[in-house]
Amino acid sequence: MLNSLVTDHAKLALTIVFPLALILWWLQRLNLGATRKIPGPWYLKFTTGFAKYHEFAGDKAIWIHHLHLRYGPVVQYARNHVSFATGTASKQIYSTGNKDFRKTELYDMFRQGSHINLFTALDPEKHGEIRRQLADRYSNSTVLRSKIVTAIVERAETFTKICSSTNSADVYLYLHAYALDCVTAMLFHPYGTDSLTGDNDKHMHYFPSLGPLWRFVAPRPANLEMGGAMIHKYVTETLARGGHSAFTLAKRFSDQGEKLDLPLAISECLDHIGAGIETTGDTLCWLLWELSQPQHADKVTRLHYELVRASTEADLHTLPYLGAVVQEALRLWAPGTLPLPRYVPEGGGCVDGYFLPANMIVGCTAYSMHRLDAAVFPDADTFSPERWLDSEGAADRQRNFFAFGLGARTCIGKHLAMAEMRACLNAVYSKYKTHPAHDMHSDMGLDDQALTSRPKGMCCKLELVPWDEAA
Ligand code: HEM
Repeated sequence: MLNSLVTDHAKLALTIVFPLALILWWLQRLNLGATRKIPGPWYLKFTTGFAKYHEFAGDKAIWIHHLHLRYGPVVQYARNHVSFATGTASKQIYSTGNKDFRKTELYDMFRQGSHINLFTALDPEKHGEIRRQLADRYSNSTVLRSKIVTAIVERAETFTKICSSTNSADVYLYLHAYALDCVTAMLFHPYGTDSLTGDNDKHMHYFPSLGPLWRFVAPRPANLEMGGAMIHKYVTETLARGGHSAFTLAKRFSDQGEKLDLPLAISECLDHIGAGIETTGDTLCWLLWELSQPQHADKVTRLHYELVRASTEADLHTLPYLGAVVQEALRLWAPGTLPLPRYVPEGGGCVDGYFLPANMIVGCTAYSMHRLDAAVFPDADTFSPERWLDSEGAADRQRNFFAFGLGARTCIGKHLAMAEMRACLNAVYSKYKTHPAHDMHSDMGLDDQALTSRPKGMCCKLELVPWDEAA
């Protein structure tokens, strides 16, 4: 009798009490009380499954954007995730001195080795310490030094020469090589890579930016394996050889003498190289593709005449239309299209008037920040550099501009990236017009990666036609 009573109680616990407790624990973890006022479809508040599905499908940025179009600038798109698309929210999340809303562990996947460096440091104090050591190496005044300008201009000329020597040049690949050669020129001057023309370096731009641990989750093609090994060897040997120009990152490391932690320096350089290849390369790729469309002939003509009238290459950063073209490319195709994830601090936090419980993950996406508010960016999907020349609304546009992130963790390479883009446009459009090549069938749609996006087909074939002939 007693035995059957105990068995009955055990059955009751197993069939009702235990599942009920599990459901209550799960409901409590969902923070439904705190998040019920946050706009978004009700079913997304219960699961991360839909977000994961769109991550794997490579269309998460556009999926989140459609949710924004339906629910407004604040949207909960998964159990623990909220996306914001306003200038005020981006300021609250990213610009509070970096102490409150910390990076999430997602950034661990970019670790090169076990070292904590600028990009992967999650602790704000540690990050601040590293950033202070490196910041001047990437300042605008360093990028505008004549040796750097010359190095970038030379590489832009080489890129243009290669592409103009055929009637179908895959600029997607050559732009990655160009971006690699520019970053290494800046990091290791005068020993930058020559992956555009040099046989030894030519696979180096296949750089596996995700750390080795991730090879099991996302197997790498052979050229990534080869590129990764080559670039690792190059960085190790180049750091060790000495004789770098005074303004370089390599010199900053070699000045540490015996205190130098070589593996850490290698991982730092590898991370900067990884951060600088696809980002700049892919933005430029989409831009060159767009400028190759017949409807932009007038814009290309305006750019061409501004470029040929410029007195020196060092003055490129002062040209208003060129600047507007670069800015518009970054608005439409800055590759950091996914929310840059940050934890809500202990005790919870308020963003755009919504209270968010501690440890919820919040973020802004460049994709939606640059498109959602029609008053700030009318005809948001249209390529229109002219919008950046209009003084009316300039402050609002700048407030929503999120291509390089914001605050203490804003992109350290942004001045370099913009100099590369200006030099490339100058080398191409001061002499050539571009058209889609006869055999270009590749998909230029957006394909989301871990944090960035790239053209779906990973190929963009263009023809460069000399300006006079084209006319
Ligand atoms: C169009 C080109 C580029 C874009 C759109 C871009 C975008 C970004 C964004 C959005 C972040 C912030 C990430 C976050 O807060 O989670 C970032 C950080 C970073 N970027 Fe870039 N980037 C570009 C080019 C470069 C280049 C050329 C370098 C080369 C040095 C570089 C190096 C870095 C590094 C090291 C960080 C981490 C900074 C820190 O945490 O303090 N980026 N980038």
